[in-house]
Amino acid sequence: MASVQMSPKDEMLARFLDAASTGNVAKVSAMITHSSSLINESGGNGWTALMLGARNGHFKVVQTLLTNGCDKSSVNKSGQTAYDIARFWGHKHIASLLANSRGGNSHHLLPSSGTEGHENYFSREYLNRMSEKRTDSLWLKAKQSSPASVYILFFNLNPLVTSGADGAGESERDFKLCKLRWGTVKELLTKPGTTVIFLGVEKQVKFASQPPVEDEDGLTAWFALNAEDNPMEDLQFPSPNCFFLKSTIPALLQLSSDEAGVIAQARSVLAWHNRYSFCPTCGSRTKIDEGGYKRTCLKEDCRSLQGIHNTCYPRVDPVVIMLVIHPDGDQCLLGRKKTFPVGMYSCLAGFIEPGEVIEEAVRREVEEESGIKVGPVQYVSSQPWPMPSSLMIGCLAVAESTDIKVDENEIEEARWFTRQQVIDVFMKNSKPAFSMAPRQAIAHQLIKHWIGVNANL
Ligand SMILES: NC(=O)C1=CN([C@@H]2O[C@H](COP(=O)(O)OP(=O)(O)OC[C@H]3O[C@@H](n4cnc5c(N)ncnc54)[C@H](O)[C@@H]3O)[C@@H](O)[C@H]2O)C=CC1
Ligand SMILES: [Mg+2]
Ligand SMILES: [Mg+2]
Ligand SMILES: [Mg+2]
Ligand SMILES: [Zn+2]
Repeated sequence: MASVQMSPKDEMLARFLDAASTGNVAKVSAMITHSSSLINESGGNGWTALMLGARNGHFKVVQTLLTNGCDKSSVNKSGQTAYDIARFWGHKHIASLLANSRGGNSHHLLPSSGTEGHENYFSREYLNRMSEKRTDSLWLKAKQSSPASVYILFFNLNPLVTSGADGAGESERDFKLCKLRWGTVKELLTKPGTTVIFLGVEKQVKFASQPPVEDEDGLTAWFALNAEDNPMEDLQFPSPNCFFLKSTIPALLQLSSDEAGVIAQARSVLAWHNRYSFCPTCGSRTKIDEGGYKRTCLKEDCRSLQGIHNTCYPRVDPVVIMLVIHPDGDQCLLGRKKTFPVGMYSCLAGFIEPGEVIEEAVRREVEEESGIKVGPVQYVSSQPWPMPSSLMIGCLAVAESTDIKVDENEIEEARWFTRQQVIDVFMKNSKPAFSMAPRQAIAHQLIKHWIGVNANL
């Protein structure tokens, strides 16, 4: 075979991927120490070192990569994660390592539901929320003006980002949050229309000086700001490429997993402040407490000041989203709203109502929207959906009837699709029967979970 001329960078990546593929732990480890950005880079067909280690059963390689912060949610060009690959090739110990690597090893305490390894977009906890610090006003004040603290900025609930991938392996992540410092935002913090909330601290402790000075705790605090007037006019931003990303789908789906998790938290809490300016109980003015996690009514005898009132805390709206399986086990029910792009079908979904358990909400929403009666329901995984503050609770459900009658107010059409039609969509075969929600949506992940897309590797 003729040799191909490679750039030094490509050559280093090829050596790194080869080391992961052949189980050379010492080399993998040395190469990441020397060049940490290699860890999430991908070669042919989008395969990363983690995927190659998982494919070839190299437990120690996978362990080393995970310990060094490798992104286990990356997918190759066929949409498979390292976990999918490990499971397909029967490396159960590696699949289990990948499934448990963020939550310790307590999974064996839970009954097996086949849900391991699910990490949905918007669901990563990049920061430690440190809720105990929300009432420590001195600590919060010191962190607000610390030069090490990170501020992310929103204007009308749209986050400030920069565009463009700046490194290999980032090509799918088109936008990055702009991380601002105290010096840039301090004027803005004093403006009346600005809301600031404390998000948490980076999980890794970093000391600015060695040995640390007395008041230094090594914690990098993150704050989020929402401005009512366009702050671009007054502020000096770090890069001329910064802009406010419209919080619509699919734009908001193009962040890294870490940043999507931060956005899910920040945007939901800021949206709550934006919508709940006055006390919902008596209509008086409120003040922001607990690092932005509480609004307290300023009227002395307001009922909301006695006992616990959920109106004082940020809201989360639970939504069930379900893939309904035909009684023959070989078809699934998908519907389309009028607002969907042409040809797109997805899972049915609906808000849980007061006094309702998850299973009943699944049965009620499916029957309301499609006329189908549902029997058993199984929880699969969940996803925060910060438009503005839903929690999507993803389930599989088995139908007990098959005749469809749609609620035309909500659904334009609902249909049974065969397993093969669904596989054709995942495999991008020609003339697919429909198009699917993007992989960042839990609907996509539920459908993938049902067909076990990895069987087609
Ligand atoms: N991540 C994903 O894959 C998907 C997410 N979703 C999200 O799920 C949510 C619920 O799905 P739908 O089919 O619209 O629900 P749905 O079937 O319950 O119908 C929506 C209607 O319910 C009423 N409603 C009841 N409680 C509400 C609340 N707390 N907030 C707003 N409206 C409420 C309103 O009249 C609204 O028009 C939507 O916000 C949508 O953005 C929906 C599908 C896929
Ligand atoms: Mg619905
Ligand atoms: Mg509904
Ligand atoms: Mg509903
Ligand atoms: Zn009140």
